[in-house]
Amino acid sequence: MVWGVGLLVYFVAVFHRSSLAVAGLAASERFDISASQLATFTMLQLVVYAGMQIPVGLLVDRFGSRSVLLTGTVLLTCAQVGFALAESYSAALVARVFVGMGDAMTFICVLRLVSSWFPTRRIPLMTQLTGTLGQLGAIAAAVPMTWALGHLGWTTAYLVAASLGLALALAMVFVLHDTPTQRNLRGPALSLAAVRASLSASWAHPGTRLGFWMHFSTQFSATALSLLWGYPFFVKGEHQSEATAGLLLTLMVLAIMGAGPTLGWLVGNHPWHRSTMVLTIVSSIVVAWTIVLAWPGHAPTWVLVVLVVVVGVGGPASMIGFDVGRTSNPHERFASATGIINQGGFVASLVLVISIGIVLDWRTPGGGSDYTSSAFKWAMSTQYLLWGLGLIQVYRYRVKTRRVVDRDELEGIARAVA
Ligand SMILES: N[C@@H](Cc1c[nH]cn1)C(=O)NCC(=O)O
Repeated sequence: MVWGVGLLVYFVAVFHRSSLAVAGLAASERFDISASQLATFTMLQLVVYAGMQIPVGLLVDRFGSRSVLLTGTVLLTCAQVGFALAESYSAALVARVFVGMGDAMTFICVLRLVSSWFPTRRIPLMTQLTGTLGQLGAIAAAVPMTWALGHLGWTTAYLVAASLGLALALAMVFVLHDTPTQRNLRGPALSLAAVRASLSASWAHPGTRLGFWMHFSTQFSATALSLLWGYPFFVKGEHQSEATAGLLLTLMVLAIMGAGPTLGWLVGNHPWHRSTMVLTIVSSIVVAWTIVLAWPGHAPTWVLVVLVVVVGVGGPASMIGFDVGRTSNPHERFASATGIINQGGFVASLVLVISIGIVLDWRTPGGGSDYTSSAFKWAMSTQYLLWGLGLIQVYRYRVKTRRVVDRDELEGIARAVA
């Protein structure tokens, strides 16, 4: 039940985070804003989310998952109420900042609950299931929100969405316990010296850095496609119909669903080979994108299907980074290490979202948003810089981590399962 409530809270956070993806047109009309002002909502949310990861990790290690998760949900709910009632662009931006803050307080707490409530051998699978099932919130945001915006109007649609938070807050108060024996688990007081010591100890372990670069390299392609650029890329860059573009993005979420449990099982049984899994998946993503970008003219639909499936696997692959962080840090530093690692993918996604926008503007004759296929090929190619950096760093820190990790101890858990 504890996991169920935690998962539901994460599901709703993903729902709120993605709820703007289908409301672009309505938002442009309501606030009378341009496409780049609209994109600012997504970027601001990502900046706040990434910037909050380390403070939130420290807060979770200090005050426990239950308190931080409850605070995050209240914040997220109030922020969505603010977004529902906002009538100016600046008020909506402020509301989106708080959506990013509330969202940032969710995932780390739920992972910490998983690591406190499940036996060690089940943690990789439960972590993957949490990430995977939580992503369903994005699908829930797409269909019902489109309907609600069309039938109920902006304010009511967002107020109804916000009301989910009230039910969740009640469930949290009554059901959540930080550990099987404690309702609230408190860590040592947060002095500046303690914070510095905890963060440097986490960062000093090559496993935390390996986790950071794994998260960095694997998920940015899927995040940039699903949060902002996927739809315009498929429609304007690859000349697919709007319906096909929607189907391709849904297929990407289905690929996430399929790959999550399989990767969870693989990680649990072959922990020594976690970095090999990441290197293989990132290389496959690079190959899939290269085929699409090198295809003369527009790639056929089946090639795009392969692309979204392969790119989708990057989402669950990023969760391997958290597993490496978990096995490289003591339990009391778990959340701050997770916060460090979780920054990787979101910083990379933010850089990519901005770079794509800049390159599209640069390569589009006469400005405007009538982006050409060639402009998209240039823009999407900026990913090679991120993959290059990520792959080099994963390889470097895999070598360093393997030097300090005891393979027998790490694999002992997997053998116990078998
Ligand atoms: N990589 C994601 C989670 C995920 C799992 N499967 C696909 N994506 C991640 O880092 N999540 C953090 C969050 O707050 O969502």
